[in-house]
Amino acid sequence: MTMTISNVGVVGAGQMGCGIAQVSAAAGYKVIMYDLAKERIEAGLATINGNLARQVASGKMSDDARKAALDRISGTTDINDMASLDLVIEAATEDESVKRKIFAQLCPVLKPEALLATNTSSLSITRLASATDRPERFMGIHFMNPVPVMKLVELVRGIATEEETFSTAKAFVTTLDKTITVAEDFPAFIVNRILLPMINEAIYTLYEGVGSVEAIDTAMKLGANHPMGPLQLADFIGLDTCLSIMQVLHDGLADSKYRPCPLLVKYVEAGWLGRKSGRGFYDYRGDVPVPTR
Ligand SMILES: CC(=O)CC(=O)SCCNC(=O)CCNC(=O)[C@H](O)C(C)(C)COP(=O)(O)OP(=O)(O)OC[C@H]1O[C@@H](n2cnc3c(N)ncnc32)[C@H](O)[C@@H]1OP(=O)(O)O
Ligand SMILES: NC(=O)C1=CN([C@@H]2O[C@H](COP(=O)(O)OP(=O)(O)OC[C@H]3O[C@@H](n4cnc5c(N)ncnc54)[C@H](OP(=O)(O)O)[C@@H]3O)[C@@H](O)[C@H]2O)C=CC1
Repeated sequence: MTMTISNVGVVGAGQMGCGIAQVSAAAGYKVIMYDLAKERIEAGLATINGNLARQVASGKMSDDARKAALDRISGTTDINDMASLDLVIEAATEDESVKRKIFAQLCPVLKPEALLATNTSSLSITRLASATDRPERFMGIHFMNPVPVMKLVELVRGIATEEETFSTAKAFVTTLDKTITVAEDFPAFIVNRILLPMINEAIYTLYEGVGSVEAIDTAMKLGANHPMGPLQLADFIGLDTCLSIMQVLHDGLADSKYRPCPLLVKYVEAGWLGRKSGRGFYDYRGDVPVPTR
């Protein structure tokens, strides 16, 4: 059995929340996007508008479809506006305490039958589920960045996730024209278990002076045919998110091979979080990105 989903809530209007809101609205769902600050919502809606306009410009979407998708998305800073939603996907900062706080505020507002999902990159679904009032109706729906472009979504069950929750999530993701892989509830699941140690190793390669930012990215783009170099990709994901994922791998698997590179820690401590803060392994404040090392 699957539940009917007609409207979707997204918590967090950052890069992932906006992407999830965009593809859901484009697929015909009504979407409410919630964040703490009005400016975040406004910036998020502007990003979505820009991305949809690019799809119109490249002939992938009609202008009428763009307008209709935009009309289906609204933003709010009032969590009570999530009361009537069928599915809410949490896509706030990768920090367990932030997510727990959100669930504590959100669960009393949601209707009892609503499904709750998290877009976490790495955290235990079972542990997050235990911070909700509905572990049976909770699971991981892990989109990839940039959401409108990347085909994959990882689905992750917690120990208590019911079959109806899983089949409803699977049906929902299928309507977004995405391909599903199922991962078990281990730290960082499949994609990030493999991808983040590679990125962390690239940062060690920089830290140890084996190559410059440019040399490392060029090596992996041209030598291994990656669409982005690992340091460019780290900046794209967000260095705070990369560090959180490495910490979850290190703590959860208790193996020193997952030790976050001290240089990654230093960049995050400096507030150099990559593209979203204007500076990371590259400086994005000028016309073209310039390596910072
Ligand atoms: C951390 C986690 O938990 C999990 C993760 O997500 S890990 C990260 C996974 N993602 C990746 O590895 C991405 C690696 N990079 C790539 O695949 C490519 O560089 C890319 C798809 C991002 C861009 O590809 P490209 O060929 O260099 O760029 P470009 O030709 O400008 O864009 C291709 C299309 O993507 C769209 N696009 C690019 N960046 C976008 C963005 N940030 N948001 C929305 N759309 C975007 C463009 O609009 C363009 O679409 P149109 O053809 O309709 O115009
Ligand atoms: N970046 C990536 O490549 C991917 C990330 N993810 C996961 O998606 C989630 C979001 O990541 P991403 O979009 O990159 O992060 P961003 O930093 O871009 O966005 C996070 C958003 O959540 C907001 N937020 C923080 N606390 C709250 C709260 N209590 N209530 C509502 N909103 C809040 C932040 O606001 P403010 O900035 O004001 O704190 C920000 O707008 C994380 O769990 C991440 O691991 C999954 C796949 C890929």
